[in-house]
Amino acid sequence: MTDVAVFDLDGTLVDTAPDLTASLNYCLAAAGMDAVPLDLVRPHAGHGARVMLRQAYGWDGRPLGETEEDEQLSRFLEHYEANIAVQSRPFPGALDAMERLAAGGFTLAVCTNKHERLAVLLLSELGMAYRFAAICGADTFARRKPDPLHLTGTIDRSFGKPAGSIMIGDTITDIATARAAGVASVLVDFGYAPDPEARAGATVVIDDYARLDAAFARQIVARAALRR
Ligand SMILES: O=C(O)COP(=O)(O)O
Ligand SMILES: [Mg+2]
Repeated sequence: MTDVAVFDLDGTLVDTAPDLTASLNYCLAAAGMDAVPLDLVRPHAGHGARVMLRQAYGWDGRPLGETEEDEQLSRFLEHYEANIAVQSRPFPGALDAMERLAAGGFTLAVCTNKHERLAVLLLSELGMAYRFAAICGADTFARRKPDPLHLTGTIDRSFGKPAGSIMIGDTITDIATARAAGVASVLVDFGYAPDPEARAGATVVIDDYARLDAAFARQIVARAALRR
């Protein structure tokens, strides 16, 4: 049994917002709508394509019926799959932090609400997939984050145990999942939605990856155990 450092993907490990915004704008153009800027989309980038589409139609004051939503969602996913790693890059220091955690005995895994196939594709195109014992997406198990099953299932597939593991994420979804699973959590402040609830719920909040190594991760695990 090993300790697992489980990373969320969008907004935590990889800055995917530019490619997600490009796919959103491709869909808006198809509907004759104006493009939306990256800064506006960024806080919503971690909530999936459907939420981003609804948000963009809302900004335009344009109703989005069920049929159009489904059509736009297919258009989005098709475009995104073909352009998944054009601008997406790991956040600064993420790769080094992964190496430090692995060198200190942590197994690495990904627990994301992206479709598993897209998560594997993105990480493969970035040359990162081989580092992870498990890459588990929204459709890998019967339920997804914030259900703790998604995280405990990811840890299981990595041959790990929740007690010594950590979840690193950028939204309340990640932090709530970790809490429900009894797993220590790290909120990355540079992600897409580091709201007050996520800050308050996380075991620790970090501004960048510079400090994250196995020794610090073990302190975080100890701190989470004291809080319970
Ligand atoms: O695509 C989503 O819904 C969010 O993805 P994440 O869980 O990797 O942040
Ligand atoms: Mg995220």
